[in-house]
Amino acid sequence: MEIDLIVGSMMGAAEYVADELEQELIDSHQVTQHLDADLEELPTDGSHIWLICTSTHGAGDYPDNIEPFIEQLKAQRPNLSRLKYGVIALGSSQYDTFCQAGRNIDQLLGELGANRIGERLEIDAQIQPVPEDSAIEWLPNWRQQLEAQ
Ligand SMILES: Cc1cc2nc3c(=O)[nH]c(=O)nc-3n(C[C@H](O)[C@H](O)[C@H](O)COP(=O)(O)O)c2cc1C
Repeated sequence: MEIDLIVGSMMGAAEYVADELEQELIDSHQVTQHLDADLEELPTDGSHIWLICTSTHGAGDYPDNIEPFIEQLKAQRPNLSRLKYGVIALGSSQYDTFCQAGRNIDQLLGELGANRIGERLEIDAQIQPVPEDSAIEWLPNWRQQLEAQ
């Protein structure tokens, strides 16, 4: 299976999580990481799985590098009914808008008809100083659900 790892990161934590996920997944999947995701380059026909890995910045905002992709989704509103995806959201519970970017993209993809595999992972920097540990712990179950499809 081909997995597009779509990353939203301001200061590198989500990017580091994505690097670790890629290392875990490459033994059985073809993984491509996208730091500047472009909807035009991402198949939405179900041949690729999207794994979103994004932090939240500002007051519940998307990181700058993923914002253009979000705008493309909102403007073009593609039919994503054949797409399967997962979401890993990084944030901090010191903000009222905890993990809002991850929650928002999850909702947006759902509205566009995409099918989420497994539960969304929310990583709280207040509790988990090493976010990649949470992601690596979450991954086997997600992977199992993906591979059972
Ligand atoms: C200026 C600033 C604003 C932030 N705003 C939020 C927020 O609204 N909600 C949230 O859950 N986390 C927020 N965070 C926490 C980050 O999402 C968290 O530290 C994350 O691990 C950063 O990942 P990154 O290095 O990939 O950007 C904020 C952090 C900073 C520095």
